[in-house]
Amino acid sequence: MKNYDKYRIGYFAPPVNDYDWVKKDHIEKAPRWCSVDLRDGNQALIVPMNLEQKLEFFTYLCEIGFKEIEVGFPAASDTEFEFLRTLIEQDMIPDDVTVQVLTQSRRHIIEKTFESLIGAKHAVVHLYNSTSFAQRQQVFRKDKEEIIKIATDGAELMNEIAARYTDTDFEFEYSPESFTGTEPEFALEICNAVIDIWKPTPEHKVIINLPATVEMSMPHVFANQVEYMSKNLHSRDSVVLSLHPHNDRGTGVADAELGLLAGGDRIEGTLFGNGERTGNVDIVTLAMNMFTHGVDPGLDFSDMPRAVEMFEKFTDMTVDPRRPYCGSLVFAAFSGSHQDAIAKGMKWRAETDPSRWTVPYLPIDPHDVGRQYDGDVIRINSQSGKGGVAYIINRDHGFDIPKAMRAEVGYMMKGISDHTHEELSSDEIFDIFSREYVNFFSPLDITDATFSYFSSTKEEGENTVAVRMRVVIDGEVYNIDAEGNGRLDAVANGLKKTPYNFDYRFITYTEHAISTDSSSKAAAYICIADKDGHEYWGVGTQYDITLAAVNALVSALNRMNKKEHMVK
Ligand SMILES: CC(=O)SCCNC(=O)CCNC(=O)[C@H](O)C(C)(C)COP(=O)(O)OP(=O)(O)OC[C@H]1O[C@@H](n2cnc3c(N)ncnc32)[C@H](O)[C@@H]1OP(=O)(O)O
Ligand SMILES: CC(C)C(=O)C(=O)O
Repeated sequence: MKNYDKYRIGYFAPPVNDYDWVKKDHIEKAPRWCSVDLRDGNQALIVPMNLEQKLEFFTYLCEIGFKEIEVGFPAASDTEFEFLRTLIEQDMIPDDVTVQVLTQSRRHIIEKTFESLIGAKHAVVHLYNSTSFAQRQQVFRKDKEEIIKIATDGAELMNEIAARYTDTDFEFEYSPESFTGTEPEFALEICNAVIDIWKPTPEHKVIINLPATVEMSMPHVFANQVEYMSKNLHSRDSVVLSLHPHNDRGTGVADAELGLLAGGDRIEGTLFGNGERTGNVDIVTLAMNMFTHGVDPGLDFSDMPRAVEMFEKFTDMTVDPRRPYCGSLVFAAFSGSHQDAIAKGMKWRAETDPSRWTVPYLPIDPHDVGRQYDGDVIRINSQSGKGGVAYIINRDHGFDIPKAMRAEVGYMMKGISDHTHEELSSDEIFDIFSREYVNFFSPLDITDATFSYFSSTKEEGENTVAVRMRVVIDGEVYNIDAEGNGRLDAVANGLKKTPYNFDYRFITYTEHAISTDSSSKAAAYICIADKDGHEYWGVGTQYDITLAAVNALVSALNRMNKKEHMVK
């Protein structure tokens, strides 16, 4: 690809290279979460949300469990200002939720921001200015001292104004915006200068937020930068170290996770990663990643379809079908070997320890996020196998197809899907199965069969079963009496009394009650072979198991006839 030499690495490695975060292999507890959907997410929308939408979204974020919500940039527009005023004046902010607002480090903007907060019980005021090499050079055209002064002037002004609004419990936050393009030593210097002005205590901490404003490096470099800051910030025990990853390289979640290992205490992000350009870090994925490691994320995504619905409604954007934990296809297994393993894993779980989730190929139980096994997990197309087809027919329709029959049914279904180039639904699969195998009564039909038993209950005893049956073949009726050493043998002997030559060999038989049918029918499966050794399965159902077996035999014989092996 041309023009690659136009680009250079734009980040700066910290001065040390021995890091503790690499020694950790998992996140032990959930961070403090801060939703920035209503600010960073909103500022990136084609049409930012209106007041009503923001109010509804705010209520939903509280429902999910967010305790910190950056509600906007009140100095940006009337809508932003009005939104905050409405939340405060209509007492819509739950006591355990803190609203956060963003401000540039400019006097009139800071003043307007504080004005918007009058009457709030507690609030985070979030001050930022750009610190990166590129922004200092091109946007602000200021040296490091002048950039530090922007931050410290704003920090001092916040101290001064906050002292006038004593009814509100303020928490201050500072972001060296464009941190990832900033020399770490300089980011540290500016953050420490702000901390020294705010003079936090362990009881009244400040938030230092490290944004990957533009994600520029591999995640481990970001983690190194975070750890360097965490280990060198002034009054570390009085600082909440917050991270605000974006996703320009597609690794925002990795930045956040490694950043937490490296000392981050708090995450700013959005639902499904909405936000500037490629978005903010996706809090849903992050939270669910913790969940799958047995850590309570402190946010409730147990109704994920609703989360998707709300998100799409507020942002007018769509959630990708492959998006982790929430996309429409993330639980779907079309391929045969995956289906086989999932079906066996589900069975194992049911038989061993249903309280644990270890099913192969499914990192979480779909039920935990409000999804279903039916329709969501095992789905049939030309890549599917016998296990998946048998699983669906059993799960949804109660037919436990014998192992020896599964390959034939599986290949039939995948062949149909291959030709139509379409997925087969559970109902379509059952329809094909029923049409092909079950109670197949033409041209042969046995419309009545009454059995009398003269049998010993002992294995070695003599069994005689007599049958009186009405046989219809191609419209001709035959009333027949016959005997045999079992019911199927009696029926087979009876069929020999018709003018037709039923030339077949019995291979196998199984039966069971149909588990999902409330009318408690039975299903019987019979396999016969013709004189050339070709095998034919037939399935019969009836309330009476004996008659189900007769129906299975009739179905198998008719399927054999279909292949022109039943000759007169
Ligand atoms: C990475 C982020 O997401 S940061 C947040 C970004 N979000 C937004 O910008 C959304 C809301 N913003 C707005 O509505 C507007 O930008 C406002 C109302 C805040 C300010 O509007 P305006 O004053 O008209 O203009 P604008 O934002 O372009 O201001 C640029 C000026 O502010 C300066 N500036 C920009 N950011 C900051 C900052 N954080 N602190 C101090 N000065 C800043 C610029 O250097 C420039 O100065 P100049 O006029 O001397 O050249
Ligand atoms: C204001 C800051 C935190 C920001 O949104 C960013 O840098 O992405």
